Amino acid sequence: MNSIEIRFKHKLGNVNFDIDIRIPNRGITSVFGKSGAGKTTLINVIAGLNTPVEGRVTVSGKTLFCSDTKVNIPVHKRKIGYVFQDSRLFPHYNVKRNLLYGVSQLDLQHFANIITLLDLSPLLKRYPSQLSGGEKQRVAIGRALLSKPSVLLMDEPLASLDIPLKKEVLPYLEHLAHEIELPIIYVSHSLFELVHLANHIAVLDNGVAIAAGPLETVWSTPALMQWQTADNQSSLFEASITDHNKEYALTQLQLTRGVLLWVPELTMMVSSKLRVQVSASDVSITLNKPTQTSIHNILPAKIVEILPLEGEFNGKNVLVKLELAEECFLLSSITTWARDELALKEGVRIFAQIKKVNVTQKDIKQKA
Ligand SMILES: Nc1ncnc2c1ncn2[C@@H]1O[C@H](COP(=O)(O)OP(=O)(O)OP(=O)(O)O)[C@@H](O)[C@H]1O
Repeated sequence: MNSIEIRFKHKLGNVNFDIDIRIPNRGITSVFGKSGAGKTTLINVIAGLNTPVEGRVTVSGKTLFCSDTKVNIPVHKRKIGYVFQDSRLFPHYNVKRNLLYGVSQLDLQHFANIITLLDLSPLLKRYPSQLSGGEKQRVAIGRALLSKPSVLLMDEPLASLDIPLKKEVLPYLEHLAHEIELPIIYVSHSLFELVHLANHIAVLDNGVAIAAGPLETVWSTPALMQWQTADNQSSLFEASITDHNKEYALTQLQLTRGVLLWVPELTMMVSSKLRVQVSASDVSITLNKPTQTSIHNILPAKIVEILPLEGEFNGKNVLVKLELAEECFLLSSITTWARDELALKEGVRIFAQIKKVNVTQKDIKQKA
């Protein structure tokens, strides 16, 4: 009941769509995949902009489309917010009129909340030609939210922005995801946006969902590993804060029961949840626990798999999958020389030394 269910079959061009996924009714779910994989088509089916030949779409138990029972709620009655790549604002209306366009009954409190959330107050009297690309997208997001949708669809909302503008809008999206109680389905093909924004992910390939689930789980599957270059493989964890060490300005994180890491001090309360990313090239392997080292994070682990690396690292480096605890894995990238010298193979117990831990998303508890 508390999910968005999308099941449909359809043919567009050369792509035969066969989708059957459930998306959680909260947090940000990224629809991810190559160009032409079917991402826009998937959200258009939810919005009612594409009508599949067969299938069913439900949001929180409400059927929007069902080919069996011949239900097909019109686009404007689906209570869907949609933000496109380009903001699609009316050039002859100022920001306030653009925001209110299509709002039949104005809820002043809701309006004030959205203005604050997206920091739109200074822009209200300006016309779209007087806004930057990032500001236009904030207005477009505000307009979509003002209709009080039950789900917000975003089709690569940062794609048309250059990198400085992307960086300007991203914090608003992160903030939005924390503050609003609304599922967001976010089309993207940027790994950076994924690790900063998404809680869940559905990976599409040629009209089929090849993986779906919490991002930390799907991250280490082939569906997403193939997107990370050989020298850029990493592990993602949902961690919780267990302690602070004020004297040394450090914070302790728990990745899973019994697996603890120290990171530079975070101004978050104990038990807050956050996402951390560890680059495989920041993890080295030793057979014995080092005693005289400046590295704080040294964890016992077992080698479960040794994978060859492709591309320029082919034959020079390998990716070692380490089990830190049950269902808790860490990747390490080491040279084939180190592998041979230490006689590393599956089943060998080692120590993983972690040089750097990046916090990529804070307060994910509220969103997940
Ligand atoms: N109206 C249409 N008529 C014919 N083929 C279409 C139509 N719309 C989409 N397609 C095809 O369906 C496939 C999926 O398109 P879609 O736009 O959903 O992909 P996408 O993953 O969003 O791609 P991109 O990242 O490039 O936006 C593509 O092969 C596309 O050419």
